[in-house]
Amino acid sequence: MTEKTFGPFELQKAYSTEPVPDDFVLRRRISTAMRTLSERVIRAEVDQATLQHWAEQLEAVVATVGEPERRDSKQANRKLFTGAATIEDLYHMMDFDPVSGGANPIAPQVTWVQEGQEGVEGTLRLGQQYQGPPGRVHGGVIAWILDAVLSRALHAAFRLGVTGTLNIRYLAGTPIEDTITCRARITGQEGRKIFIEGSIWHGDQQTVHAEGVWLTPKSLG
Ligand SMILES: CCCCCCCCCCCCCCCC(=O)SCCNC(=O)CCNC(=O)[C@H](O)C(C)(C)COP(=O)(O)OP(=O)(O)OC[C@H]1O[C@@H](n2cnc3c(N)ncnc32)[C@H](O)[C@@H]1OP(=O)(O)O
Repeated sequence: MTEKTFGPFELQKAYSTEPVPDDFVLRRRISTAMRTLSERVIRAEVDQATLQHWAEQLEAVVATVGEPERRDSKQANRKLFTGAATIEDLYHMMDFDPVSGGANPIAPQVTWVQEGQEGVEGTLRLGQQYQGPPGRVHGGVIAWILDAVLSRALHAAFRLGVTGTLNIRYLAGTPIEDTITCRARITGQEGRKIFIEGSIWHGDQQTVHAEGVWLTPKSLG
């Protein structure tokens, strides 16, 4: 049987509906364990002997992993644009995303509840490791997440571009350790410039407003 292949417009649908490849099931398990660990060790009140034990165990895992070769991610990208990407290629493109990729241990994991031409909405919960002021999310982390959320609105509308400018207005503190909602939508376009706005909400309270300009590459615009 020939393997199914995908082009750019099938990317997001296939990524959310096709079965997760076996190696990514394992990569996701590793990432989940690493994320859980980083949240649990932050400010853990334990004695010196316990810290010493954890340090040694973790250093042993790092030594076991060593420095493995990496797959070139440009290859999957090229295959996507010729309609020849396999589901494994799609996972290599999407699942290491630093904000919502299941196989990336630093990704806070946004759960997308809506993705379409009219905009995107996702929920997430940020732990102690993302704290800035006590009890609140670090402002740089907010910028990081919103860059990804506004980019997702671009991709959900089947457009491509890189962030040119991202302006953020912090309206109120965004709490850690509670569910927050992120939204974004395209508001306009002038030639290669695409205007996108986004927000973060805690319940009914908007805590952040963002707006930015994304630039479609000259080769595609
Ligand atoms: C189909 C679905 C597929 C999905 C597929 C998914 C794949 C999964 C990948 C996930 C990916 C995630 C991605 C996350 C989002 C990043 O993190 S992107 C990374 C961060 N951004 C960058 O690295 C961008 C770095 N900057 C650049 O490369 C270049 O400066 C730019 C932004 C491309 C602009 O360069 P340029 O195209 O040469 O621009 P230029 O011709 O000088 O100007 C064109 C116009 O844009 C304006 N402009 C230029 N620069 C800027 C700027 N920075 N700000 C505002 N306006 C600007 C100019 O004033 C000009 O305006 P007009 O005079 O026409 O009115």
